[in-house]
Amino acid sequence: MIYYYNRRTKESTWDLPEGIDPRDIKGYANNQDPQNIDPLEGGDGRIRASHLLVKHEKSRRPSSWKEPNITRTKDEALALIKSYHSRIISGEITLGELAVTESDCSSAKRNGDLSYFGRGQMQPSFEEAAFKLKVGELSEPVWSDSGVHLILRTD
Ligand SMILES: N=C(N)NCCC[C@H](NC(=O)[C@@H]1CCC/C1=C/[C@H](COP(=O)(O)O)NC=O)C(N)=O
Repeated sequence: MIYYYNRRTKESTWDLPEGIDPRDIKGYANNQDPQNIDPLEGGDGRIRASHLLVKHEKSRRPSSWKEPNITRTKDEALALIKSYHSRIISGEITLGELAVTESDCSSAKRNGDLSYFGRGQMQPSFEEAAFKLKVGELSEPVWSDSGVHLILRTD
């Protein structure tokens, strides 16, 4: 028997809750107990996030709309991203506002918005960090092959 527990509402049930597709529930096919449905992923397993990316000389593509040939070192990229992190958590500026001028990703044009994505779409380190965030939460600096990111989960 499969037992469902909704971490947000603290409800438990033996029946598949309304609107949840069994395929989205990890372990469903293997009949493992207990099944935790993470309602925060809206049931369809996708989340929405924005990010600010600072690339460096060893990025998988050391070029961006901002800078055709990116030569900063990883340490310099980290120092930059940490300064951005401080400014955002102090309330001086939002990630979206800062991404417009500072992000080395083309999503800068959309305030860093990556729209909705599911597992398997982003690089593993980015996906792992993003799916751990609660809605509205800002990540610490996250490394991927692209560079170093700040991630804000928005849905
Ligand atoms: N589904 C959406 N919205 N787009 C496809 C994303 C593809 C995905 N991209 C990433 O994982 C990097 C890290 C997180 C965001 C992201 C953006 C990269 C960063 O820049 P780049 O290293 O490519 O030059 N630019 C676009 O892809 C991937 N599997 O490579």
